Amino acid sequence: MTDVDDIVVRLSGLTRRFGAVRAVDGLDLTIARGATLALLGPNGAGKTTTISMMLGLAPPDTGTVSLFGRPPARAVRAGLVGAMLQDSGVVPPATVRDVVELARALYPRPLPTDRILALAGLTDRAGRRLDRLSGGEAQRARFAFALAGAPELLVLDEPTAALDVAARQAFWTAIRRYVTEGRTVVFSTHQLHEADEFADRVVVLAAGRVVADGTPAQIRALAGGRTVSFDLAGADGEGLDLLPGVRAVEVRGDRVLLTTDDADATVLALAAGRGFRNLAISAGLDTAFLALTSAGTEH
Ligand SMILES: Nc1ncnc2c1ncn2[C@@H]1O[C@H](COP(=O)(O)OP(=O)(O)OP(=O)(O)O)[C@@H](O)[C@H]1O
Repeated sequence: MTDVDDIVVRLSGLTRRFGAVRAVDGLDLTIARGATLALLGPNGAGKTTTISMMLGLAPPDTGTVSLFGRPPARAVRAGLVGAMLQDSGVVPPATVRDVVELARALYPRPLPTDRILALAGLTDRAGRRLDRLSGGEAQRARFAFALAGAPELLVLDEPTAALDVAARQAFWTAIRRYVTEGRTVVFSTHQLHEADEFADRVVVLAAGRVVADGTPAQIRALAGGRTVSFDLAGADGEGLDLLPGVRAVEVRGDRVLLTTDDADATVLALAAGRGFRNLAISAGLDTAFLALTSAGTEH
């Protein structure tokens, strides 16, 4: 069991509405020290709203947030938290070094400027103006500002959304340079493969709720399974959960949806045992991921 002192983030019963939209809907989440956690979900799932509340930038309607056992604003002021939010588009006409120094002045125990530049992979770009950086460099500059206070927790909202493959790799290399033992990272993404590659825990959000929470392998197994669907056409629906490969059974009216790890075995057993009509097998990570997240939208 995780020691209480090892809990870096604790979100309890968090909700946030915008008019009729439940952006975050009763979210409970604890994150242990040292985790690299992906908040994975499609557009509008509530990732940014969750991160804003986590950082104390927006108040929840109900529920509580604690970072390092204290209110988020206090943890941020103490330099325990570094954040990269989605690009505001505002770029001051100053050099990378100028802005890193400005950011350092905000914290009680900042990292040395040269160390920040080295960690972000920007030593040879220190004198360059921010508006003259490539997209990947600009993102690493934003990472450098997030490092200024020597944070124990990094919170990154879709940090690689605008980056090409090479820039994304360079970005994650910079993150890994900083995240040695004991430091914690929370990042949001709508890309399953990014969560799979960089996180050790993946929390899948849909319509403001957690619909899955596990290791990348567990999430991949969930999302990577095939769905076999068919009409019962009056046949008996008993025992479908016992068919080979089947992990979950869902019945929608006369239509049955089986989530299976082995579609071939499931279909063969199905065909041997009972009647059905309109059989369909949906494959592919993206389709299954969509099914996983869209299930959470049925309030
Ligand atoms: N300030 C706001 N006013 C009204 N509705 C909002 C506001 N902020 C968010 N929402 C709504 O809340 C829901 C969750 O939005 P949020 O930005 O948290 O999702 P997200 O998962 O971060 O999406 P994306 O991947 O597109 O950034 C959406 O339906 C969004 O339209």
